[in-house]
Amino acid sequence: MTRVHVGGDAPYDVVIGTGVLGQLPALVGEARTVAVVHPEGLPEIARPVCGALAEAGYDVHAFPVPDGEAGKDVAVLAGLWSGFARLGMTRTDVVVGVGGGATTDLAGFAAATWLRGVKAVLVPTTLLAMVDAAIGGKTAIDIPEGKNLVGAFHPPAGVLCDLTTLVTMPREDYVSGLAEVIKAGFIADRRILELIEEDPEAAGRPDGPHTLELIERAVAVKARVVSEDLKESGLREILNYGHTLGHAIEKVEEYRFRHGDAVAIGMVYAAELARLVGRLGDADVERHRAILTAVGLPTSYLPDVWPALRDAMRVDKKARGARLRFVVLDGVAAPGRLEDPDEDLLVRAYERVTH
Ligand SMILES: NC(=O)c1ccc[n+]([C@@H]2O[C@H](COP(=O)([O-])OP(=O)(O)OC[C@H]3O[C@@H](n4cnc5c(N)ncnc54)[C@H](O)[C@@H]3O)[C@@H](O)[C@H]2O)c1
Ligand SMILES: O=C(O)C(=O)C[C@@H](O)[C@H](O)[C@H](O)COP(=O)(O)O
Ligand SMILES: [Zn+2]
Repeated sequence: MTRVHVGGDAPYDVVIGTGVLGQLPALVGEARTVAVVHPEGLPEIARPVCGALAEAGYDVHAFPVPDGEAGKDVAVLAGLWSGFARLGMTRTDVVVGVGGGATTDLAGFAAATWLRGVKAVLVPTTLLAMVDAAIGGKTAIDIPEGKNLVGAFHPPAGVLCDLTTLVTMPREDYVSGLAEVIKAGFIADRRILELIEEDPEAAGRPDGPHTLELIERAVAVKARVVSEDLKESGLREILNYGHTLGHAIEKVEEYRFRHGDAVAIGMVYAAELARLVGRLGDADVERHRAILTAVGLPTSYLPDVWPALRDAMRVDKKARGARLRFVVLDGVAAPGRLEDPDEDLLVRAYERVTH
C-alpha cells in the first residue's frame, strides 16, 4: 500500500493499494449520516463502500446518479441537495463519492455546496479518477456553455484508490485515463513516458507490469503541484496541458466524448502550437503522436469544426480577459505558457491535427 501526501492548508493522503476501504471509517470520522454518491449503472462498486460504512455504525444512504458525464449536471446536483435535505444532513455529516472522475467531480461539488461545505471522501474507481480527478479539490458540473464552468475548490479529506476496481473497466475508458498519465509524463516526469513506450500494450491494461508505478508517479505529480498551488494561481495550470482544445472538443461533442481522448488531441494541438513558435522540437512533437497512438488514443479531430472549437476556447478558465492562455512545452518536463497566439497560428496548428 502506498500513501501519497497532499499538502497545503487542508492536507490529506491518497492511499493506493488493495483492501484500502478499511480506512474509510477513520476518514469519515464523527459523522452520523453518510451519503454515498455513485454511478447508477454500477451498484456493485458502491456496495463494499456502503457495507464498510454500515458496519462501522453510520447511517448510510446510497445516491445513484447518471453514469459518467451525464451526472455532471445541475439537475442531478439539485437532486442530491434535495436528498441531503430529506435526510437532514448536517455540517458534521459526510459525502462519499465512489466512481469515475465525473462522479467524484459531482460528489465533491455536492459536498462543497451543501450547507456551504461538508466533508468529502473520494473513492475513485477509474484510472483517470485515481491519478487525477479525485485529487486536488477541483469539483464541477458542466453547462451547455462549457465544461466545468460551475464548481468550487473543495479538497477531499482523503482519497482511497482500490486497484482491484480497475479490472472491470472497459478498455476504452482505461485507455482514456492513460491520457492524463501521459500528460503527467510530458509536464513533469519523463520516466512515465519511458515506461509506457517500453510496452504500450501492457500500459493499456490494469494488470500490466508497471500499472502501480505509473499510477504512483502520476499521483505524485498531481499531489506535488496541487500542494503548492491549490487555486491555480500559477503552477497548477500545467495540469491543464491539452485541456484548452480538449474541453472545447468535449463541448462541441455535447459531453459525449471521453475526457482523456479529448485531452490527447489537445496535447498534440498544444505541441503543434509550441513547434510553430519555435519552442518545441520536431522529435518531441512526434513523440506525442507516437505514444498516444501506441496506447490507442486519438491524435486528430474533424476539420470542419474549427469555428465552434475556437468559440468554445473563449471560456477556458486559464484565459485572462480576451487573452487565451495555453500550457505548452519547451521540452519534456519543461512546461511553459503561450499567451494570445495569433489567430493564424491557432488555425495552422489546428490544420496539423486534422489528418
Ligand atoms: N477534478 C479534476 O481535477 C479532474 C481531473 C481530471 C478529469 N476530471 C473529470 O473526470 C471526468 C472523467 O473521468 P473518467 O474518465 O473516470 O470518466 P467517468 O467518470 O465518466 O467514468 C467512465 C465510465 O466508467 C464507469 N466506471 C467507473 N468505474 C468503473 C469500474 N471500476 N468498472 C467499470 N466501469 C466503471 C463510469 O460509470 C463511466 O461510465 C471528466 O468529467 C473530467 O472533466 C476532473
Ligand atoms: O487539476 C487540475 O488543475 C487540472 O487541470 C486537471 C485536469 O486534468 C482536469 O481535467 C480539470 O478538471 C480541468 O480543470 P478546469 O479548471 O480546466 O476545468
Ligand atoms: Zn483532465
